[in-house]
Amino acid sequence: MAGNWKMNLNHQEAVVTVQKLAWTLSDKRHDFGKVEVVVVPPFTDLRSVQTLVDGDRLSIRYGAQDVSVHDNGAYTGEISAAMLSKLGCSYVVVGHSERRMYHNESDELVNAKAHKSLHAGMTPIVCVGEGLDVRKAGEHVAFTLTQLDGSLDGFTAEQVAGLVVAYEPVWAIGTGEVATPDDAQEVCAAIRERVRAVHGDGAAGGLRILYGGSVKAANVGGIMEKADVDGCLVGGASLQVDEFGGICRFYDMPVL
Ligand SMILES: O=C[C@H](O)COP(=O)(O)O
Repeated sequence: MAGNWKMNLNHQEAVVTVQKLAWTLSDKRHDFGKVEVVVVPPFTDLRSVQTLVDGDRLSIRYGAQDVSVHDNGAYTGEISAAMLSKLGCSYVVVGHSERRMYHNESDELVNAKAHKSLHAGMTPIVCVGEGLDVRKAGEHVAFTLTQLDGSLDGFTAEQVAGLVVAYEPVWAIGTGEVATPDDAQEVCAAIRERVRAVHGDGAAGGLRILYGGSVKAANVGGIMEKADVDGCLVGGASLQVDEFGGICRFYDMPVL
């Protein structure tokens, strides 16, 4: 379960939030071996989160929301994979729809960022998903698989087995519109089948597929029931510790 904070919470708020989250998940009911919990704060929070997680030996992992395709040099404002790795990031979100939309990120660029992340020892969370117009035209599976193919280009089967793909229908992000569990399953299953066709059973079985888009504690139970949904990429609800704690404990939530 990954909480993408987007451009919210400063470094002091980040520390308080992660402390509260760790406390919320600290009783025997939560097994970090079964449910991996990840927070994805803004870059400016990462050092503080690292210090807290390391100092208190928390089981929570953390990642970054983006990465540069460049290794170093005159790229004002960019952050390299090596810098994120040094900060102890386990994950890097690449190709989030907000990056694709507001920064014109192409599948080719997303693919390059995914390779940089993996090369630096971090797991990319590769985001794909269609907008409302594509969904209305019934092209959502084909559109998403095209993004997937472009974004995963050049990875070996062994590498794909260790990746994370997040399916986020853009029309369900931050809108309160949740794809139904069956909607999520349809595309997540198609993603796994495409990976199986290209890379084989090992890659398809190892790949973790997240659903993202207005996930809350109240609807996570039904989404997580689906065979090809392995977890969720949570935006707004990850800013509220009680909500995100509930999402991380989806096994206790009603299946709606
Ligand atoms: O990265 C997270 C997704 O964009 C979902 O955001 P949301 O849960 O606020 O809809």
